[in-house]
Amino acid sequence: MASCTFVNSWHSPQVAPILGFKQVRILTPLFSDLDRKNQRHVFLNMQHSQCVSGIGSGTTHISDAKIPHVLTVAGSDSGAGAGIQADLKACASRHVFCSTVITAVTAQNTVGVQGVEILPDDVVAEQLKSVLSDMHVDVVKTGMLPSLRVVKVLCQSLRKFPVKAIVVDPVMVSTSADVLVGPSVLAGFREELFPMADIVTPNIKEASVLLGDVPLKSVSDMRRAAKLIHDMGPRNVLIKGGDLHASLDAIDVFFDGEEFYELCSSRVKTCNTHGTGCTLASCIAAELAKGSSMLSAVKVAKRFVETALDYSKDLVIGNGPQGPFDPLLALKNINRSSYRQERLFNPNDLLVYAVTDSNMNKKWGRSIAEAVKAAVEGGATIIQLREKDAETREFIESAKACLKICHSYGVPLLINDRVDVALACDADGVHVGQSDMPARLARRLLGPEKIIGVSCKTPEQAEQAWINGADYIGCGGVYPTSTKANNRTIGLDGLGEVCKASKLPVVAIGGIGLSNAHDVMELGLPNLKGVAVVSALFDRECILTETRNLHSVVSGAALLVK
Ligand SMILES: Cc1ncc(COP(=O)(O)OP(=O)(O)O)c(N)n1
Ligand SMILES: Cc1ncsc1CCOP(=O)(O)O
Ligand SMILES: [Mg+2]
Repeated sequence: MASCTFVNSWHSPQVAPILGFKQVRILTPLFSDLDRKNQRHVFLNMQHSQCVSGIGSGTTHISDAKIPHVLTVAGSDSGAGAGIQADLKACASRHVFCSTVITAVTAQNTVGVQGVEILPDDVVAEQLKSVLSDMHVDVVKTGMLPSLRVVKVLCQSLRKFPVKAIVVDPVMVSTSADVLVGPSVLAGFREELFPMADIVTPNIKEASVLLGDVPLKSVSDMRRAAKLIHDMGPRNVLIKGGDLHASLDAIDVFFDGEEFYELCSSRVKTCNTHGTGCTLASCIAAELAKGSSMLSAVKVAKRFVETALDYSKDLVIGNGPQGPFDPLLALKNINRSSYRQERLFNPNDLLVYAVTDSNMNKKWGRSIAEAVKAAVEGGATIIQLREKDAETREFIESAKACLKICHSYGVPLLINDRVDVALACDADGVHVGQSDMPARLARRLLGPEKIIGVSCKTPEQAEQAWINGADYIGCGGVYPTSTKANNRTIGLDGLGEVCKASKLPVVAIGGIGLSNAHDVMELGLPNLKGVAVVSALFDRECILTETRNLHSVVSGAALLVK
């Protein structure tokens, strides 16, 4: 590689190695050295116009929005599936600013790794200093750290410029099985970096190497490995089980030092998996930068990778066996409140599930918002707007008003059937039936954090709902109902079969009210989390009182069966 000189510090450290230059010299002073009164740090964030300022001739303006910031310290992947390129895409998709420190330049494509050029330690150190001394970095995420010296340089920088969290993806082997780091780096990981890390995210192969090549063949092996790696010092460990072919599902094991969590998702059938590890770690870093707890960050990241895999499962890029996937395709879903931390679905929210009905509201002379307010004040734990006859425009406006009410009580609001309306008003999710939009498609449109419920009458439908990425199942009609015409009643037995087979939480629906909610809940069926009710709340004079009474019956029964 040749050397080069840049006259401007803005992008040079990142761009030069990609262009093939080994040495970078910068002629203008670094931004941090400039007079900060007039020169403030401005960057172009393509997603968020409220934060956009110009890089103009001298004077610039900036909005006061504080933008979550991840710094990735990793290698460049010319094929752009993994490494720095994956990290940039993942952070952009998660609406987080990402700065970069490049440790190595790899020549790779969908066939494998053809070359690796490790950057000199001082070049890595200089990039670290440039970013950390000037920018407010929330979280540092590490990928390929190609030498012990680089690990040491990184740890020194992190001691000098502490950040909110450190996410370590201990990259050792590429997807194509090419070894990317030498064994001396392992000592650096164990002795210096892991004790500083908030989370370490090895895949099965990496976990095995970290533990001296012990074979990991089952989920219980993964649990043991997580504990042993935790003993090396990181506060949390996530072992990714994507390569565990003994299991039909993709099971990751998360250990926070006290509890184990098995995070399970269905396997997406695709060869386009190159870069999933980098993306997952970057996404965890991005969520932490926004302020999420570690477990929430890990769950959102896993769901995000699963959704991105699904988006890009049919992409054809290159001729080799390992195609890249592309999380930027998730940007199709643009209607996001940019920096709002989404509230993660909590199955206990299904306890008292109030479903509105436009005819009942008309009959009692109430607006949707009035009905929703009364239900929420009475203790409804989740609301679904089931407005079969509403005009679209009016529906969106009512839904926005209801969202405000629900969110002021911390209650999620879902939209029945209408994924378009859910997107338009940025609702918390949707409920779809067997003849509505398929849950998988709804998931693609809504993204990883939104709540998706699916109506199921059979164990087979319940299995499919899980495979399609749903969060919960609505099961019924448990009792006959006149609210939904021609609806087959499945009885308590049918509910029992679905609950027993389901991998998802279940809410019972159909003909349920004050008189029989206890009978449903006292069965203590596995996965049954609550009751969904229309007429027993909304076809009554006082919604608030009915909801309050129902809440008391259901929570009492739920406590009894615990
Ligand atoms: C919680 C819950 N469960 C089931 C349904 C029924 O949905 P679907 O089968 O799509 O029928 P409609 O409600 O659209 O008539 C539900 N809405 N909510
Ligand atoms: C929407 C729906 N899906 C199955 S039964 C049902 C209607 C439930 O209404 P109600 O609570 O009034 O019986
Ligand atoms: Mg429906």
